[in-house]
Amino acid sequence: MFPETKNGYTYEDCKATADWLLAQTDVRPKVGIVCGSGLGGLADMLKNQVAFNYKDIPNFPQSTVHGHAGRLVFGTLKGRPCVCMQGRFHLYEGYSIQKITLPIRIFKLLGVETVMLTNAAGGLNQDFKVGDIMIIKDHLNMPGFAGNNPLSGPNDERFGVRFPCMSDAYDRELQQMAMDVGQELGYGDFLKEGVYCVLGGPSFETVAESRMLHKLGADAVGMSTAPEVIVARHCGMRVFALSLITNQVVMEYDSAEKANHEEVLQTGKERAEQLERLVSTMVTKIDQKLAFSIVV
Ligand SMILES: O=P(O)(O)O[C@@H]1C[C@H](O)[C@@H](CO)O1
Ligand code: HPA
Repeated sequence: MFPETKNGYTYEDCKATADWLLAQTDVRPKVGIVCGSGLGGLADMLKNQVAFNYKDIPNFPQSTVHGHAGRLVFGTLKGRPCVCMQGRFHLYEGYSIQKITLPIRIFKLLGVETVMLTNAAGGLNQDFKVGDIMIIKDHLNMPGFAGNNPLSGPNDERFGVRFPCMSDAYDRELQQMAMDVGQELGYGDFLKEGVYCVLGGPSFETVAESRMLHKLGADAVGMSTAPEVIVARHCGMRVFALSLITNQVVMEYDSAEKANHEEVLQTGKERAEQLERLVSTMVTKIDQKLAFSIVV
């Protein structure tokens, strides 16, 4: 009924999934949120929820990673209509890069204008501490260097152009808004900004790899987000993204530290409330801005 094409899904497939969802909820989301590992509590903040298990949504992959619940939640966040992925997909789960980014195109066809992404990441910047929240200002898309880009394959102009610009991928106004909201909320000590580097995972980095990434200009390393950002920008949505620094990446051979997913989830739990407050406050401000720009 919803066949996967060689290079992912067609526009019609995405539209069929979006229409299927829209037929079952009155919520018309303007903001789409993607929750990172252990950060799914954001979705629980939505009121008047209409939630779908991924397994029930036509075309959707299944979440296979602990800390990713596998639910698409529609609802209102402080009165603003939103849709939230409680769990995302990763390359290392064995899905194609087109498949892990499919929900972003569905966001677009649901009417979403702004995408907010969160992730858990390891800190490479020596000034970062576990628990810091890093506003992402740019990315290094390592799978893309090797030809694994979500836009590979035939381009459908209904989504966007063949060669989209990425030098402005992360919306600068939203980055400034996050800084301002963070200051208002008293997060000055742990709110940082930096460059996120995506690797394929699931193995964590060796010492040599971590040192190389740091030298290349990465402040944090993870296994997601950049492909979603590319797809969101390709189809014209604004993007804001942040990393929760859940662990310090091991950069010394004599370190006793060992990266592990349990620490990632534990740090998520400890910072969840502050992260949720930052994102939800931003949603109200984004919504005011949209309303304002329609009035003037
Ligand atoms: O979905 P995100 O990018 O938050 O998940 C990170 C990367 C791996 O999936 C996992 C490693 O602990 O957390
Ligand atoms: N490396 C890669 N991905 C991650 C890490 C890390 O140290 N922490 C959380 N996700």
